[in-house]
Amino acid sequence: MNKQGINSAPAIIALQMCSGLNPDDNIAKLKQALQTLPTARPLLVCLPEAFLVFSKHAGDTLLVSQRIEQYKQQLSELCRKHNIWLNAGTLPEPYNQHKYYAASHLFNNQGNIVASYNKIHLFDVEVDDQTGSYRESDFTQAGDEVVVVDSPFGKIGLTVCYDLRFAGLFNALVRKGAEIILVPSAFTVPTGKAHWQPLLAARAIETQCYVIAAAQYGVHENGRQTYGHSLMLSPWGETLSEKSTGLGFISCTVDLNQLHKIRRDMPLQSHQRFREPLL
Ligand SMILES: O=C(O)CNC(=O)[C@H](CS)NC(=O)CCC(=O)C(=O)O
Repeated sequence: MNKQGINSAPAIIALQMCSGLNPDDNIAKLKQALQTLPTARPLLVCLPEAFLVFSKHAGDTLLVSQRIEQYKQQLSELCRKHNIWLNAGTLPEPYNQHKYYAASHLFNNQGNIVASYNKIHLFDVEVDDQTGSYRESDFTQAGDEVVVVDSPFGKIGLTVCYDLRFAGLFNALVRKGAEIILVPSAFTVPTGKAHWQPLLAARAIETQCYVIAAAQYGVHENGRQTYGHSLMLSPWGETLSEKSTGLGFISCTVDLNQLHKIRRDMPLQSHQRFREPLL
């Protein structure tokens, strides 16, 4: 590949972050990280769930949702400036006066949003005595649409965090043509230790897709702790890149010829006997 990255293999990077309470601080961290991008193009940058605001109270996130357009504008400008595609983790998109969607947008390198997915499975879970319980559905409206979009990297399927536990969604994404599945996340530490890596590997192996999981890590300003371990897997389930903790990028390149060889040699979709309805 030459210096400008023209004709280079499509590359993907995932930014691991420890987002705080203030959206402007989180955007500043993102801008700083984008100063050190690789030169390869096309380049897709993937951000973790809730990268813009990791709040103490859902009401604060609701307030951010009411001025989300200004942040989408800034992200759009960053895409144009750096000539990148961007999966903006999740952003809170207004639903009504009490709830927002956990929306995963894909921006192209002209700064246009080409696909949007609203998190379908919401984290209403008792984790453990120390971590406590989550009631995401109290403040988040669940989505109801399976989203796959074509891109220079391949066909991209969108999911978010807790969706990872629901193989039916991933199977639906493959049936809609997905080749790369993004899983922006903010896993808890106990559930991450027990389930994160095996779930991601299982989804890559059973969907025969690249699986790209940008994660939140560390102790956040709101007092919560997240598991980190951002991970990229090949359609064969191999780990391509991972980062246990700390701010920074991991990266991989996409080889769709290899993906199609894996699917030709082991045609799981045509062997599939269970075709459940989509929702
Ligand atoms: O709302 C925010 O600020 C950020 N979002 C989250 O932290 C979300 C919803 S509460 N977390 C998860 O889905 C964890 C899933 C998980 O840990 C598991 O499946 O084990």
